[in-house]
Amino acid sequence: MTRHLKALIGPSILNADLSKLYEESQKLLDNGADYLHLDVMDGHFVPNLTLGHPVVKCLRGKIKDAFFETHMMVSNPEQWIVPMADAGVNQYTFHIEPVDNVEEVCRKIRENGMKVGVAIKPGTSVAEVEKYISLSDMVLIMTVEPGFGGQKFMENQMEKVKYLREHYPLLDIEVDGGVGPSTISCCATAGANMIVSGTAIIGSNDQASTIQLMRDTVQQAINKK
Ligand SMILES: O=C(CO)[C@H](O)[C@H](O)COP(=O)(O)O
Ligand SMILES: [Fe+2]
Repeated sequence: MTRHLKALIGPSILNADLSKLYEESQKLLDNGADYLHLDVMDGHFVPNLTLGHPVVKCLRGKIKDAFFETHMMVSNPEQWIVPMADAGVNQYTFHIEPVDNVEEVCRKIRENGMKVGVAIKPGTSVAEVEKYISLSDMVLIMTVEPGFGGQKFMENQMEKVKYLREHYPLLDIEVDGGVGPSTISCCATAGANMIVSGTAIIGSNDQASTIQLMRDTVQQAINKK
C-alpha cells in the first residue's frame, strides 16, 4: 500500500487551564484535533516544570482512544520510557541534545510499543538529527526555544524543514512553537505535516475553525507537491 503524507494538528495543552486538563483535552478532540501534544518538562533540560507520567496516566484513564504524543523536554529521556509506555503514550518524542546514545533510546522506545520522535532545539543543526531518521517515525523541528508556550515563531527554522522534506518526501515532520493561523502557511510550504499549536488554538474563540484552517492549509501544500 502506498503511504501518503497526512496533515495532522496536535494542540499543545501547555497554556490551557491545567486544573481542567481532561475537559480542555476532550474539548480539543471534539473540535477536531488529530492528536494531543503533551509537553513534559523536568526543570533541568528546560527552566520550567509541567507534568509527568502519573498525570498522563490519569488523562489516558478518561480519554481512551486519542493519540497521545509526549514531547519530552527532559535531561534523561531514557528514564521515562517505561513509565510513559505504561501511562498509555503512543509516541515518545525526545530531544537528542542531552543524550549520549540516541540509537539506544530509539530502540527502547520501540521495544516498549511506542512510536519514536526525535526533536531538536533551534540551535541544533539538521545534520545532527538526520543521523537518526532511520530509527525514528518523526522529526520535530522546534520553532521556539523549548520551555514555554506563547513565544514568537522562528521563521529561520524553516530551512531545516525544507531540507528534510526535500530529502525525505514521506517523513513525518513536526513543527512546534509559535504556530498559528498567521504562521501556518510558512510551515506548510516548507513541508511540515504535523503541526503543534498551543496558544493560538487554546486562545481561539472558535477552536474548530482554527484547527480546520490550519489542517486545510497544510493538506493543500501536501497535495501541491
Ligand atoms: O514545546 C513547547 C514549548 O517548549 C510547546 O509545545 C509550544 O510552545 C506550544 O505552544 P505555543 O503554540 O503557544 O508556542
Ligand atoms: Fe511541545
